[in-house]
Amino acid sequence: MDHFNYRHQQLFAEEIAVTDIIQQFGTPAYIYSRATLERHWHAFNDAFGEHPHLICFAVKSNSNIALLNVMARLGSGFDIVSQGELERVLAAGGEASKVVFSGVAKSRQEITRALEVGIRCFNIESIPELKRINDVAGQLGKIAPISLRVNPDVDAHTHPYISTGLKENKFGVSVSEAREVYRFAKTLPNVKITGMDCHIGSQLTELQPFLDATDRLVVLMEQLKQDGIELHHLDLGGGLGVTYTDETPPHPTEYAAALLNKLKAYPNLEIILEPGRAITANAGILVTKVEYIKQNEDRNFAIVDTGMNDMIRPALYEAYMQIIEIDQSLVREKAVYDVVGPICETSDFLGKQRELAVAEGDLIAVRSAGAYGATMSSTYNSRPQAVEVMVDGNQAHLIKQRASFADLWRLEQLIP
Ligand SMILES: Cc1ncc(COP(=O)(O)O)c(C=O)c1O
Ligand SMILES: N[C@@H](CCCC[NH3+])C(=O)O
Repeated sequence: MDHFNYRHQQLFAEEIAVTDIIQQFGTPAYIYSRATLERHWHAFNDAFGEHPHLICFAVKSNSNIALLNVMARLGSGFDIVSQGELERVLAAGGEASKVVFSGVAKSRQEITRALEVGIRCFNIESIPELKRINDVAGQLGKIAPISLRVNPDVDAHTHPYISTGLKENKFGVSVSEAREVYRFAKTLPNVKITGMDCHIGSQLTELQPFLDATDRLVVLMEQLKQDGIELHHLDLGGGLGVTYTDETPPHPTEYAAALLNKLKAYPNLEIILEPGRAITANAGILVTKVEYIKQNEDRNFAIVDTGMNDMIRPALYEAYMQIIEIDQSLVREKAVYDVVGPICETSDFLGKQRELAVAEGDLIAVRSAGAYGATMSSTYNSRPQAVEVMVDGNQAHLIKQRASFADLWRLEQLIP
């Protein structure tokens, strides 16, 4: 359930007709619903009740500062993977003490900044990174809180490009080596072991892989106890899937209940989750205008004013995303279309073989576009990115302007 529904055949975002929003801001446009974002965040947060927990929203799924600010006002934590994301969180009013820092390539500069502002924890992805963090912390006279990202080698049953918890993936330290790495970390003077972390993949539609991973981490936690290492938190990453078409992912409540059940013996162990997609995907749509209807010998094309530049998921993962009409009262003949963008690439499509009732000039929307849409967009073919609009009840706020053409080359310069 989201807040994008039809009223009298017109698509609404909360209390406003999408057509009216587009009249004001133009296309292409991302439109987000604040109410949906808040409901999704609460679904995670409330599911853990009194058990100590922290929901760290995965900034990579949508990093617009207005959206981060909505999360911050709820009291959310944040999962970041770069200094850029850290600076966004701070600019949006997020608390550094609720930030966990993941990612395999943390630079000295990034580590320094994170230590200076006092983040909650570094999710360590390798031994060289552990040594570097110890070193930088020593130079700054600080103690770095750390957690080891353990790769539990479980199959997440998701697209291979977004699966991260298998032996062959670049992320984390394998579960068989993790105990040794913890023992080593314990000998380092400038780090403090606070937790254990894992993230096995994205768009998971079953609980079992999460539970298998948890089992493996619990075994490891028990071994660490024998080594005198007691953990304060367990971070299970993000990854809970959403419904793009007919997927039936577990609800956060089911996920939390299954985790709490597994972790009954650890009433004081703080549980951290890093959900991204589950909070943002269905809180956003991407609205685009049909520029042309084109008929080739064996195909109809609806050519629209955005494509892989604003929404790369279909091109990159062959992801299926629903495409819907904005105004269903218009009298149009139904036909089957490949919905394609303006970009000069064969993979530039938003959907293939979709039945739609559209004509030139009509508006259509890609649903479930709030996650990994705007954040993965580019200005390829020198097309300014979609504007972003946050709807809050009957108010529509512009939260990202459209760049001017001069903005496109603002950081470039001619040679003498
Ligand atoms: C370390 C980490 N945490 C959290 C996430 C968020 O994942 P999702 O959007 O699937 O919840 C990701 C991305 O997959 C990630 O790499
Ligand atoms: N970008 C991916 C998810 C990858 C998550 C990054 N860890 C997607 O659109 O599905």
